[in-house]
Amino acid sequence: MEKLIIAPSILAADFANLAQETNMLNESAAAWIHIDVMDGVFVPNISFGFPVLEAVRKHTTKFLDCHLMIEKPERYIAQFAASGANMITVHAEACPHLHRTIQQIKSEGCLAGVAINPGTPVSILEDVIGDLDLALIMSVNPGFGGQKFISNAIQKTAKLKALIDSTGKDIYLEIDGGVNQVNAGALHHAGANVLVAGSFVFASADPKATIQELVSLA
Ligand SMILES: O=C(CO)[C@H](O)[C@H](O)COP(=O)(O)O
Ligand SMILES: [Fe+2]
Repeated sequence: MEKLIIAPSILAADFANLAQETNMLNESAAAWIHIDVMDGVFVPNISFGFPVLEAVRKHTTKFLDCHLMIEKPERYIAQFAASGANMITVHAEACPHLHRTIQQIKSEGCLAGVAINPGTPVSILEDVIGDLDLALIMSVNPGFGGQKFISNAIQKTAKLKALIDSTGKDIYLEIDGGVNQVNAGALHHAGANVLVAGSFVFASADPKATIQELVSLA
């Protein structure tokens, strides 16, 4: 089966020990690090912004996968790119001009992703899929780590995989929210090749071993 990328979310890390947490990820089997930015408007929570992204960038050469849960993200794309993002993923629900925002991300030299909430159908991506480097299905309502996985995400993953295959292009299919050892295999089987894991990794006794366990599912 296709290679599986694990993207631990630093939302679940100890922010007072971010350098150690990042070094742990550097030594782990995680190819990507997931950065959750929340604005308190698009989602009912505020996480962190540019200074934390810059701080993580200083301590790692890993691929930084930035998930922007913010309204009108086009206002800040250039600054996220300058702060060290490799992938910038915006929400379809937060972008009045989604196609333009995707082009803007690419023009800043980053890979471009679009995320959809649990209540948003995969079909919303039909007219932009060919322009994307990544499509992300939220398997929790965005805003908080540590929530319960919404199992309908598995059917949505299969639908998105078919949509991606119809383009003939290599587009990452990422799942975010409540991912653990119970659902990761089914998600990968349905077509996901990037899995975000926050609390499952950071709350475990041995995060590096937990990351390795998830990578080994492929
Ligand atoms: O985007 C997110 C929340 O909006 C996080 O990436 C996600 O929740 C990861 O955390 P966990 O694995 O604990 O669910
Ligand atoms: Fe996320």
